Amino acid sequence: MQMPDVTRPLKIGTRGSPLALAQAFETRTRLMAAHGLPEDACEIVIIKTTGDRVLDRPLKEIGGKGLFTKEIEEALLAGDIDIAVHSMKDMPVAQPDGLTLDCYLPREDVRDAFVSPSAGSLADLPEGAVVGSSSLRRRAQLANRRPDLRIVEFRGNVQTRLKKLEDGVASATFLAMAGLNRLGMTGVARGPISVEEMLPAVAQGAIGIERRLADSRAAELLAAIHDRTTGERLAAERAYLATLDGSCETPIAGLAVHDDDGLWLRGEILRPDGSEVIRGERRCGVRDAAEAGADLARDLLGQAPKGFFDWR
Ligand SMILES: NCc1[nH]cc(CCC(=O)O)c1CC(=O)O
Repeated sequence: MQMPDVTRPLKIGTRGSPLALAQAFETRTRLMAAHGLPEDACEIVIIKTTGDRVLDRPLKEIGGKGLFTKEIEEALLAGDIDIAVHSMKDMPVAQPDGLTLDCYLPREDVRDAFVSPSAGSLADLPEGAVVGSSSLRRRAQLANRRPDLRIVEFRGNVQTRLKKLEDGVASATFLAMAGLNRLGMTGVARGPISVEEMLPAVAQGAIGIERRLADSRAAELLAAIHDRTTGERLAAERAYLATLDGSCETPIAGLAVHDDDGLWLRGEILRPDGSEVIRGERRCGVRDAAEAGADLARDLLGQAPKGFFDWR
């Protein structure tokens, strides 16, 4: 195999949050190890996105999909960067013309973590306790399990949210285990919440790497670090999300895992106020992942009563 040309450094675009940077460093380390490249073959470029700039309003209000990705994709298309590292949970289901997303790193823990200075678990929270979350999915799941809780908006990166807990703005919050693990901050969680208790967001814990479709150098470099297993799981989950016309800003949960015969996909859609949940599952071969995902979504859509899709 010929060595890819790195006389021009590969520019890796990322958001500037500590978690985004950790993900970009992990990508760089894996790329360099896979190709035996020197440190300076990669350059990390930080890009500020709308989602990073506007911190005082709920994400839903700022509007639109891809709040954390638009500027990064523009930089890719302009050639200012060569690859972009993303939390797949935040990625819209389709990429703009000229870009592709076909490289995934091995998936981290998919579960949500319960984080609280005072309570040991969700069940431990006293009646009427204030819980912070800005995720529509977590808010709806929480309201469904514990209608007594008061749920408040909780924006900002992991560090900001922990500070809010310290300041007593809320008694507890939820964070992805994946983010805490990648930041080396496992100590802040009281523990992971089982997926049976709280089904995670589609693609939670997965990192994807986007590039220009026509960039053969990037394609060749990335092919060596792609994790096929994660790709199969995300094919099912993202087809499910696409058919629901969902995003990370909708009360939808979904998770595919491998079993002996292929994939097992579970899905759950909720009314935003948590008053109703519709669940379903599919088993399929790995080659039928996308079709099974779409099929499960159509099944759930068919079960939803009128008015369920206010968030659509
Ligand atoms: N929407 C924010 C976001 N996007 C990805 C992660 C965590 C890492 C992951 O799921 O891969 C988080 C923070 C969180 O939910 O705690």
